[in-house]
Amino acid sequence: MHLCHRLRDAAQPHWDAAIHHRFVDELIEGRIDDAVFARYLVQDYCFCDSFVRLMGAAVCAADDADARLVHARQLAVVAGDEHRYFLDAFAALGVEEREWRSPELAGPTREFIDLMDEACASQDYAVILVVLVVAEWLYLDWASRATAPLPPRPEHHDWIRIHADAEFVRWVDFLRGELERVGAGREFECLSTPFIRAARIEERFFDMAYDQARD
Ligand SMILES: Cc1ncc(CN)c(N)n1
Repeated sequence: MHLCHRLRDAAQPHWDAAIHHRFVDELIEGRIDDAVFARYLVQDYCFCDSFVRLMGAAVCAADDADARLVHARQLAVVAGDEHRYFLDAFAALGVEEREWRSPELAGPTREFIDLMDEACASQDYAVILVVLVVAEWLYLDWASRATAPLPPRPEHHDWIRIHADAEFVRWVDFLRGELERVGAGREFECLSTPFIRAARIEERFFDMAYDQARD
């Protein structure tokens, strides 16, 4: 079995719990509560700052010049169109700048940032890839559950599309290919430990959206 599939199996039940989360069901059906979605996006905006650093760490740590360019191009997407998505969604949901600029971090956000910071500090390309693979493959998995027609509101359908379009599929394929390549000679446990940790946090990240949602 491929390394990535062995890792995903090791991360059960968290992986499936995340992709079949109530949050995903409600988003795909366009019936997610605005306060729940806003809370999630405010926390995810904080996640994205560290995610950009993690992608930068991949640019530094990649052992191959062509792979480095792929990471750099995707970093530009997250820093560009995806960043714009957040600003537009905050405006649509009526989230004021003071609310999204520096909110109190929820537990799962803090844990994810800590995990990404550790991966950055390791400068270990395989470990950096593990965290990127979970963050992106798991999002591709849940977003691929959506079937046409997507929900009508732009803040809903754009968040699904960003994580399910052909470009994103290619990006996730690339990440998994890289992990297969550089992870092949590594001890399974040194990859599965951060992989499982990340999948567990992803599940809790969706749970968190329902805690103390704005009213
Ligand atoms: C928590 C989380 N995980 C993953 C992704 C997809 N980049 C995200 N936006 N937020």
